[in-house]
Amino acid sequence: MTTLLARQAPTAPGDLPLLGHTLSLLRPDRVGYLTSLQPVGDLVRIRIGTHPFLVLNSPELVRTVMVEEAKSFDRGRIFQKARPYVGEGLFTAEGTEHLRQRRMVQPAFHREQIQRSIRIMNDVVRKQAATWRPGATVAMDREMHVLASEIIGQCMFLAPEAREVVQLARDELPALLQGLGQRTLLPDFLARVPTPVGRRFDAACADLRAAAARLVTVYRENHGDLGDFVSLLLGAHDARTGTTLTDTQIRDQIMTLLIAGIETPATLMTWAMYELARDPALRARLEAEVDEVVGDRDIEAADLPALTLTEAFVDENLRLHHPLWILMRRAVKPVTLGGVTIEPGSEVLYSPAALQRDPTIFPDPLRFNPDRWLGDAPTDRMRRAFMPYGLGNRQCIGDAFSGVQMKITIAGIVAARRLDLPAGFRPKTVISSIVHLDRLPMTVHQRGNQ
Ligand code: HEM
Repeated sequence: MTTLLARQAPTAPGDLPLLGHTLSLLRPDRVGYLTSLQPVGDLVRIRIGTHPFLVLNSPELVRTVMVEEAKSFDRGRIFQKARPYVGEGLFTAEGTEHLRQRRMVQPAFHREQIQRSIRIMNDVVRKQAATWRPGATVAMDREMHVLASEIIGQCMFLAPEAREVVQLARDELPALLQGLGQRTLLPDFLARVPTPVGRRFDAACADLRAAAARLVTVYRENHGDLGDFVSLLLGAHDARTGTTLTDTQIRDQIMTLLIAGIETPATLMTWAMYELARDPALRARLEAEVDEVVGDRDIEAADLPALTLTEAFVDENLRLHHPLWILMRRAVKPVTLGGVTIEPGSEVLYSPAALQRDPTIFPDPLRFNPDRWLGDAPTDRMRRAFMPYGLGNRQCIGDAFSGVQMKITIAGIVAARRLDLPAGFRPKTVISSIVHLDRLPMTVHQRGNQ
């Protein structure tokens, strides 16, 4: 279908024949590029190859697309292209099938499940931090991936056979995310060119898919109800449609959870460790808060609301270092956005990372400043523009889980260790499907009595 886009929306500068704005979107600072489109208008036309898109540059328009007009949009091209690789799990499913899956997966993220996970999170963080010997230098980027995967693994996959599947996902994630970015974003003629990245991606996908499928069989054959994520899906029965999930659908949910649930928190926690080390005064304030609220014991659910600076610190990481630089939707019926009517087939994209750096909403946006979230400091517009977990019926299913996980990770590490950056360290970001820190070596100092 020819995609018709709102003619009234201004076109971004730098439109090249055949390539459109692809090169700008592939440059290392693509979040900076998307932020630079904000003064052009709330709705800006760009092209990836010859394919047109509308960039949503205001939180209000994002809300219109994700919430008020959600029924007028489907997932769009990135997710459609991802489906053959990551399957038909929650991330890629559409319409009534998505709602059916969401009803069946949601109980795994209920409040009681998260409360139960708090003890495991404490334990994982304490044990991991204890392996960082004072005086040693550790690769904190790697450590945060280990932490995030252990937390998902121990909270959601209780069968012993699941351990190697979770580790496989963790180790294959760089290849998966790099390949997925290329396959879903590049124009088709470029995405099909055989490259080492493409080959590694195909192999990683095939390995993870096979491992997840084997895990479903192992659960069916060897385990009763373990009360975990896979058991829940095996026993799930949708009261509204009277249906269950097939083994292939459960395999796809496992893949989805492992891909979506490890990398984002691991990336954010790596940034968090960097920001802590960069600002000793902030670190001292966080240490004082954790010492006062928690002291030497484990963090409990009742402590979380009192960790206000820790929460502001997590939020500021989610704002400034949001790993998702691009998300999309596609109109399935005519819809009016900001007074401009767009036709079915029109694709819209927005960048949580760029929106949360809009200088008209977040003063001095590149400055890491948790205080902007404390007390009366946040304005209504800041709160509206802060949408780290998305909005509407596709909002992140792991939002509450992640929020608790990140608070416990930070508070647990702050209580046990003080981490510093090597002299002269300069952070380098890399972009695949997400934005993350290339590497983060840190030196360890004792704190507390662990
Ligand atoms: C801090 C970490 C995280 C961030 C910033 C994050 C962000 C997001 C965002 C923005 C979306 C919406 C995408 C869209 O609208 O197209 C999303 C969806 C999703 N996230 Fe997360 N996420 C995080 C952690 C997690 C975790 C820990 C899990 C699983 C354990 C998870 C699983 C999912 C799934 C399955 C979806 C698709 C939901 C649906 O379409 O119904 N995420 N996430």
